[in-house]
Amino acid sequence: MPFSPFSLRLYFIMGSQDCDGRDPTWVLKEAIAGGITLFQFREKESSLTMTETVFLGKRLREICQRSSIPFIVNDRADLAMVLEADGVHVGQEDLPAVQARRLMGTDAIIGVSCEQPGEVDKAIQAGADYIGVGSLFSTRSKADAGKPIGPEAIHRIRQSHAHGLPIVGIGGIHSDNADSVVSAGADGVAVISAIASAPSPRQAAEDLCMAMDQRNRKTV
Ligand SMILES: Cc1ncc(COP(=O)(O)OP(=O)(O)O)c(N)n1
Ligand SMILES: Cc1ncsc1CCOP(=O)(O)O
Ligand SMILES: [Mg+2]
Repeated sequence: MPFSPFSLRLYFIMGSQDCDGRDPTWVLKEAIAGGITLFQFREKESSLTMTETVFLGKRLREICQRSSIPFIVNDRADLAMVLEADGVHVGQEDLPAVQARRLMGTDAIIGVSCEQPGEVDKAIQAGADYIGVGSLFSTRSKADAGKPIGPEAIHRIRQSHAHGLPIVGIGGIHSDNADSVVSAGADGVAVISAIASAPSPRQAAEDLCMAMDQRNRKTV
């Protein structure tokens, strides 16, 4: 599946634990109808067995494939390979990005979480396709997210790195603050609860798209 910085525009991350008891396949279909551009399967601290995780992952993978939305797996390159995912996203405590690249091959999309400029250098050397920077605002979706670093962190990384590696902001983002993340230099926003917990995931995705479009209109 082709990847470009535009793929990061509205990056939806979800696992069964994020859907408030609703069917994750329904939530994903709604989010796609609302305009998401990338999906990450993040089954974390969930009650699913590995067999159930693979079963759900396959269904979500098929839905993405039908809509030409790249499908990324969080943390686990083994699961990504089983699901024939387009890529994997790894954090600083996960499988090193360089190993993820070796396992998944040259065509895979490799994303790396970074907070510090030094981590960005390492991600570039490892051949990352994009970096996720956060948590920008306070979040309930990740217990170990730490103190919010604010959208200024994206600005700092952009200033110190002229390479233009695509950046997505993450953590506590919704339609009221998505604008500040893109203004700080991010290519897009990554969200869990803003879409997965919304009464209408489709409307929530549309609102996020519109919030970022309005910003584009202002700067043209
Ligand atoms: C796009 C994106 N950015 C950051 C993260 C966080 O990754 P990590 O720090 O490894 O934390 P977990 O998601 O594994 O809890 C992400 N998943 N996606
Ligand atoms: C996975 C992750 N990494 C940093 S913050 C976060 C959680 C983002 O979830 P939400 O969009 O609900 O704040
Ligand atoms: Mg991780």
